[in-house]
Amino acid sequence: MPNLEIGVSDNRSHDHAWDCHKLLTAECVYQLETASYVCNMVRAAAKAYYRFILLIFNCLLTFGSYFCFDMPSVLQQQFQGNLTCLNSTETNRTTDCVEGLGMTPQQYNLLYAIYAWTNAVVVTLSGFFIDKLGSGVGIILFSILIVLGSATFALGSHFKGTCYLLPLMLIGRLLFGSSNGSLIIAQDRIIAFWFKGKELSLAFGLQLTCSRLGSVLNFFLTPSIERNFGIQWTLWGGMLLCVLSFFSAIIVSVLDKVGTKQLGLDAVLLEDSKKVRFQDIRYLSLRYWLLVVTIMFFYNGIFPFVADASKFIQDKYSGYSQQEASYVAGAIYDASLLLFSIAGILVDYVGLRAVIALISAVLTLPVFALLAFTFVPPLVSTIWLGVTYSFAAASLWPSVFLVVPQANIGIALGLATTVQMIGSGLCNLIVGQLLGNQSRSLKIPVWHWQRVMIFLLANIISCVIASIFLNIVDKQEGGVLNMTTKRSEAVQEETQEPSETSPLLREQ
Ligand SMILES: N[C@@H](Cc1c[nH]cn1)C(=O)NCC(=O)O
Repeated sequence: MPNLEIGVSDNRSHDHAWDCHKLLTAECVYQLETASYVCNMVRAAAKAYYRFILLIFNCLLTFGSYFCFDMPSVLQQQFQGNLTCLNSTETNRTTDCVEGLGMTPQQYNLLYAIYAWTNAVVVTLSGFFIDKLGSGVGIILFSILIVLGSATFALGSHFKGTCYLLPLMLIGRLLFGSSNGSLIIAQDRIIAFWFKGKELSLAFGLQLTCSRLGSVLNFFLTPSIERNFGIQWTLWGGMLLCVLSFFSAIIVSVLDKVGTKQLGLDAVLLEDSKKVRFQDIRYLSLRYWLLVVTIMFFYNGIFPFVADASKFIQDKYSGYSQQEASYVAGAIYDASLLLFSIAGILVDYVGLRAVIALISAVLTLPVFALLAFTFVPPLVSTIWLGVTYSFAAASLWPSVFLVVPQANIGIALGLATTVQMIGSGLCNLIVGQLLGNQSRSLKIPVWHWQRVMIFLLANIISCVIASIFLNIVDKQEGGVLNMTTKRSEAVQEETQEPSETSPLLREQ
């Protein structure tokens, strides 16, 4: 700091004192400016626009990975196409031949299986890791791994006709699968932190919309990109979208870190993260487990159906080309694109999450009944399913945030996703068994499909039963799931007691 003695007679001293005065003034102005800047920023982090800017980049996090996830499905013909379409004299191209990577159907299916199973195994562990190290570290790390995974996958396509093709593509898919599931958890955890007690379901709905937009755009754009640039450049294009998501990850992580600091919550979060232990999952409440079971049974009806819907439509209903059938099947996600946010706003406004989950499950029953026993045009069923799916997703996932403390949300979401993936994976296997083992390229008898629809219906009936129990237990434990988002936050704040051990031991 400058010397403040001004009462000196000689000029040099006076000049010196004047200099000091100027310096002091500058210092004061600087400090005042800094203080007001910090004050403004503190206000910024607490304001709605800050969390909505953060939400925009958080939504972009998984846009690229959702786009890439289903690229093999859109390019199935090319993945399984012939290595070359030149005929035996090597001069003419045969007309109905598709040139591609020469994979067998089993090898192709392995690309999806490896995603689902690594996801199921890894997400609980990475959820714990995210709780310990924070969402910011998680999103940076997992988005780097997604870029690496999608790059390895694209690189593999350059080795067609060699023994490196399949191992490289499988390693790429394994890296991609394990990190995408983990990224989704870190992304959800950020939503929970910034939007709990505010626009929780709306934020979750917007995030799902952006992710689903990635998958829908993949279905629309990838075929023509492949026609113009070939399979290899198309896969590299997918990787580029993942790089964009990586840049979003950096922005989200900075905004999250700066924001929590400004709100003065960084120390609290750090303290809580130190108390998190893996074995704490034994303290997860009955309400949480009922939610997990409800989620699993609901998605057992959605994911396995979406995977087979286009083939089912072609086999059961007459007059549908492959393209038309996949558009009708895609209506589930198209409807949800429009409805996720509306459902989110409604859920935030009225609460009633457990009730809405129950109603969504009940209203899903007729969908599978129509598909199993009638010939009503399948578009009616797929749009209907899209509606019930949107409301179920917007009410079920944000409910997890209300029954688990922020410090344990990573592991809680990880466990829920593991159970969800195991459920969907087993259902895929059972559906395969019910369809019989004749080649999927042949028409499968309608009564086989009927068995599948009855099986999916049984899952939704189980979901209805689980959600009835969820409503009963929630009512006994204070009814937080059926409160509006604002009210639920107020009640949680009133009832939470500090705990020296696990944050899960605080009353939820
Ligand atoms: N758990 C996610 C999906 C996912 C994919 N990989 C890991 N998790 C989920 O179900 N999100 C909601 C949805 O409706 O897609």
